[in-house]
Amino acid sequence: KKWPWQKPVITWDWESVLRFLGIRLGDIPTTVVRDGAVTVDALVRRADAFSDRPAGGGATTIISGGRLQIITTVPHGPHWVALRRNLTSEAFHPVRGLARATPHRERALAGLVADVASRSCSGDGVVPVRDCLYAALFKLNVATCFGDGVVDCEQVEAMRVAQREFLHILPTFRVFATFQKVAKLLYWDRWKQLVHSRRKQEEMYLPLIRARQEQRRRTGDTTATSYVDTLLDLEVPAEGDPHQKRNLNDGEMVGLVSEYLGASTGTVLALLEWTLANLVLQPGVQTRLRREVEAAGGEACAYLRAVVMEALRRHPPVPAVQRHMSSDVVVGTTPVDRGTLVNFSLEDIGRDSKIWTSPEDFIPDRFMPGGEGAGVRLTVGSKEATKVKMMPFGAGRRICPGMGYAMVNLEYFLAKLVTAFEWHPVKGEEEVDLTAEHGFFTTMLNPLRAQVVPRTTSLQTTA
Ligand code: HEM
Repeated sequence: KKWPWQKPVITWDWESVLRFLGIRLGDIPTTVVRDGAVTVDALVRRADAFSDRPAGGGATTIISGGRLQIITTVPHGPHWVALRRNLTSEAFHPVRGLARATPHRERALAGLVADVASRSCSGDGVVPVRDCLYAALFKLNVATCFGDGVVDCEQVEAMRVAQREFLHILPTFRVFATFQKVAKLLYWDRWKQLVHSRRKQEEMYLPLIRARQEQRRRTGDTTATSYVDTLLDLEVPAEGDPHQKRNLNDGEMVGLVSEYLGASTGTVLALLEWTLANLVLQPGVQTRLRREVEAAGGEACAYLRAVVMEALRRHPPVPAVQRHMSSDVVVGTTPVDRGTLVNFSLEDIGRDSKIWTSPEDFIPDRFMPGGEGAGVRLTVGSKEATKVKMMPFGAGRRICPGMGYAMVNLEYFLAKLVTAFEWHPVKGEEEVDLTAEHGFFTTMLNPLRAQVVPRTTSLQTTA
């Protein structure tokens, strides 16, 4: 530990030098909106003006200098429609797509239960919850992404490491969205690491994509059963002539695969960890959830949905959504100039004390019949601006396309984890710390560790 007088008064990195000289690189004029009704008015009712994110948000776009786009970064238009429709109506089709994920989810869950059970029975029985969840979710998402029979365990592990490394470096360049040439010079080492990480992803993903292509050609079965299959079949408008179509190139495929694995793993992982942390802190909620899930016997369980909704309200993994203004607009009563960034704070909307009683507390009951959150929906229509109470998946045209897939995974994982195990605080350690870390996603600053006790009857049922 360093005492205050041992710490340097000024750290002379490039950024502070420039700030000292009055040059503020990453600062784009930003308006922050915290009100739900104003957010819906903008994102849903006036979607034409509020459908573009700021340039340079994703690695694919940053590294390619804007040549290659993924769903998150592509401006609203025919290219975005093609990429997004492919995800929502093919890979995540509410019936076909989600049903295809079922066997993968069951395998990932069985692996997770075995992993937690073995860790809880060895040594001090303390389980590093995030590590276990991450491994299982990543495995599930790799399976739905590449399909059966092309990826082995070692490759999954290598991808997991590369993906983590990548997300670690990326934020530096997102901050400097409009000054990336300068950011490259200032942070040359990190820039080299980012490019190196992308190369590693290309070396890993491209052979697997080719293997999948070859497998489909060999068997003659061209039915799309994975995200990569849908990407191989996809046609997007050609540049310069939107009436012509072309297939995706290698760089786009790698970017879309990386986006899929990053978005589908990080968000659900963060939310499950937050939920389990609250269940450790509130054994009464945990026991009630377990009893209700068991009583439901695999059917829909209202209290399970209430716990997930409360976690989404209290701990949204994506705390804010951003839009870039290509014309002058008025947001609420505030005039906003062209070129400005508008930040809609989903976190503040879900914790608005005018809407929610004790908004900082974790109270799933508020989503049960008669509660203030009963009947709250996750999608918002244009006529519902005044009724909006939370929007953890965003709103409008760019609302999260993974919502259905995420909700199914959240409920299945949680139901299994509370029926297979009891989750307790670690003996002799301080209380679970709910301090948040605002990185790529909002996660627990101190990863959850729990004393886990297997419930034998439930584990026997799994076997
Ligand atoms: C608990 C889980 C999740 C949460 C809370 C979440 C939240 C969000 C939010 C807030 C946005 C921005 C929406 C907006 O700008 O209005 C977003 C966009 C997006 N999400 Fe999710 N997400 C989750 C899971 C997923 C999953 C499983 C995927 C699967 C690949 C995914 C893929 C995406 C993509 C591709 C976009 C960009 C959409 C576009 O620009 O059209 N997300 N998500």
